[in-house]
Order: sequence, then C-alpha cells, then structure tokens
Amino acid sequence: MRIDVITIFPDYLAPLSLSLVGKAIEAGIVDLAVHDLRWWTHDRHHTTDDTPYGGGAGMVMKPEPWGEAMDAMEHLNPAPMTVVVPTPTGRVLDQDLAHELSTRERLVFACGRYEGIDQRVLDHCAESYELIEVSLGDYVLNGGEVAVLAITEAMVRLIPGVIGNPDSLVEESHAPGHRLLEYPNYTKPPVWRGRQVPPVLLSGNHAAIATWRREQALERTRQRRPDLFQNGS
Ligand SMILES: NC(=O)c1ccno1
Repeated sequence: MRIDVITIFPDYLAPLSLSLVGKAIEAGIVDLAVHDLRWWTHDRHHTTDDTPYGGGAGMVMKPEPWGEAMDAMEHLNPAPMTVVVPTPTGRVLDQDLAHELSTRERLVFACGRYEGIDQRVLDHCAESYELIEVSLGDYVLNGGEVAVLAITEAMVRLIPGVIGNPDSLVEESHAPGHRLLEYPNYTKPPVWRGRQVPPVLLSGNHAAIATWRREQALERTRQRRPDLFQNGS
C-alpha cells in the first residue's frame, strides 16, 4: 500500500515511522510519503488559508494549493487514488471502515486545518478520485493530522503480513463477525496484590476457557456498549 499525507505540519506525522506502521514500512508492505502543502504555494508567505465567503469566524484553506497538490499526487504514482479527508463531518471510523481502507492500493490523506478545506476541493476529489471523508468521532480536532495517525494505525494493522500472529485479529474487539468487546486478559503472576487470575484460565480446560471468554465478552458488551449488542452481535 502506498500512503501519501498532505499537511502544513509534516512533523506531526513523524510517529508513523515508529512501531507497527514503521515496521510495515521497513518490510516494504507500506510505502509512506509526507508532503508539505506549502510546497504548492507561490507567494512569499506560503499562504494556505483565507477568510470565509459569507463571513464567520476562522479561516478556510484555499483551493489552489490543494488542487496543485492533488495534481502532483496523480503524477507521483500511477495507482488509483483514494483521497481520505479527516473531518468531523465524515463517516465515523469503525472496524468495518478500517477494513475497507486496508484494501485500497493507495491512500492520499488530505489534512485540513482552520475551518477546513474549500468545498470545491472535496467536490473535485469526489469527481476525479475516490473520496472518503472520515471522522474519529463526534468531537473537533484542530486539524486532520491526529486523525491520520489513528486511521493509519487502525487500517495498516489489518493488512496481511503486518501483524505477526493474524489470529490475534480474530477475537479482538469489533472484529468482523465478532462485534463484541474483547474479554479481559491476564498474564503472570497468578496473584498480584492479592488479586487472583480467574481460576478457569489456569485450568487447561480449553472448552471452559472459551465459554468463560464468550460470557465475559457478552457481559462487557452488554454493560459498556449496549448499542453494539442490539446490532445482533
Ligand atoms: N473528529 C474528527 O475526526 C476531526 C478531524 C478533524 N477535526 O476533527
């Protein structure tokens, strides 16, 4: 998978070179490039925003730099582009969307700032490429960079070959066909500050362990996320 990120704060994306995503890059599973939107400005101040038509507080990102940046992305790599725009007005990220994104050949993340990107840029991207607007949830960030970190980690880990043991993807919270929150996990020591590991987990009885884990997942989901439970989990 090829990932391009366009932002006015390239340093924000430095964590993508660490840990899981960093290992996927080292393994050649992911090819990542971060671009500074200001490379496509032509004034001495490298202006990327202006006041909103119709008035109102804040500034809007100008369409010209974005248009030139998207043109450059097209010429940079022949793979069909899926443009992902993190925005509070987008489709809320869930495991299904993470899976969808993990199947794409190339993602181009457009990180908005201020009040967002001129709508004509989004309209252009929707007509010229695949456009997916994504929200992390019902709250507002100052820009798309943090969302790109979260979206990238959520979907790169689903790409075959990235996670060492793919079985660990099967029973985790929100896994396809699972739709339940994961059961509680324990490791050594068997007693810690007077708290014992549930004896069933030390029993070696795999059927009983599986039953206990299913019951824990059901109860945890019922208590914490009844909305998931009602969706036929
Ligand atoms: N809620 C979000 O994902 C978001 C993205 C940019 N600002 O807020």
